Amino acid sequence: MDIEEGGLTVSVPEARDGASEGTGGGVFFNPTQELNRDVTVATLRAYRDREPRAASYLDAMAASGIRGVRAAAEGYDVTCADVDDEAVKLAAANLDANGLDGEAVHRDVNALLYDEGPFDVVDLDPYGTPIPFADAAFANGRNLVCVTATDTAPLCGAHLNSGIRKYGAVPRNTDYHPEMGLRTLISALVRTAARYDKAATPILSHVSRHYARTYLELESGARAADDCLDGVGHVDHCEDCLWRAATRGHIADPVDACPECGSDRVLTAGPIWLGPVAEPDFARAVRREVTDDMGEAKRARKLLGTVARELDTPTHYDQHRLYKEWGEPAIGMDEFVERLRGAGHEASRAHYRGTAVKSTASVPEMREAVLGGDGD
Ligand SMILES: C[S@@+](CC[C@H](N)C(=O)[O-])C[C@H]1O[C@@H](n2cnc3c(N)ncnc32)[C@H](O)[C@@H]1O
Ligand SMILES: [Zn+2]
Repeated sequence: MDIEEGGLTVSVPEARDGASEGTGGGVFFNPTQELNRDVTVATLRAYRDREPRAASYLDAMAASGIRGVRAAAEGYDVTCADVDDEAVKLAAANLDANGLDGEAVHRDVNALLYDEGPFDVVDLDPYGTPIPFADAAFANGRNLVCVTATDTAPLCGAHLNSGIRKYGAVPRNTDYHPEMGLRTLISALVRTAARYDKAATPILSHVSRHYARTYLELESGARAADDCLDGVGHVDHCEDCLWRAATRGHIADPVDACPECGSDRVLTAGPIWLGPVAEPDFARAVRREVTDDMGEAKRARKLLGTVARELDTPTHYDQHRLYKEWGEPAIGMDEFVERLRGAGHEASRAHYRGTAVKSTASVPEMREAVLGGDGD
């Protein structure tokens, strides 16, 4: 069937939702990823102002080629790759039907990257984890590596052993699991890039229930890679009082007891990424590139606005979980953030979920700020 996306008409297989991805026959297409693709196009537009030499774009797992088609319509020199012959034919037909240049190739993308690279922009959009493609992407990417990961359970620590195996990190299942997943992913990607003496700095990232997405800008050089690795570290987290502390560095000192409440139920996650997950100015530039011909324009603008305004402390709090801890009914999120700010703390909403809040205040400081005398 034909669908319209971003002002283009693309032929795709019958729509299936994300739940069945990879299990059925035929070429993959997920209509619920339109927001992800709209943000990708806006990012490619904004990135051109930042790096005008970025010209080639590899849609590394093309399926219908919808990403490659949309990138080609932006003027990028596109290669669509897939190991599925039907997918390659469909991607080629979709480029052709839209009168766009670009090629579709039947290749394993790891081989393609080493044989035909470098590519200025490499976009990894696999089933599940991107890790089997990360080495080739960072070794043979020049400017920007865009990564989607849909294996959210391993990433956030819900499937701990799988997370440890895939990401060479110990993610922990906490009340900020979408952010744990994103920071586990970025940590693994940054450490992979460092193997090739490249810094991979996240300039935009976002997470939804089904996937994490991050855009990493590359800079070659051992010193740059070392500096980037400084953004990796550990988070200690108390399961009882929600105290947490982020510490940079490769080795975590064991925490026997929570310094706040004395509990021994302290989890340590890491190495995870503790640096910024986005550059606010770049997120704003991407937001400006969202256009009304995008099906998810409204959600994309809202998401990018929240990402741009988000305080970049390493973990967010879930406001409902805090109130449960305090035994009080929750108030509105905007009011909550305002009360924190009114008490002199930095605070913002966070894009991870509607009840996500970031603050420089500790849990007791937040309680004091929002409940005041009532909470004592
Ligand atoms: C999740 S789909 C891609 C969806 C597509 N990018 C979109 O936006 O609709 C993953 C695709 O990766 C392809 N694939 C899997 N392993 C690959 C490999 N090693 N090299 C290239 N493509 C691969 C699969 O055939 C499948 O079409
Ligand atoms: Zn505690």
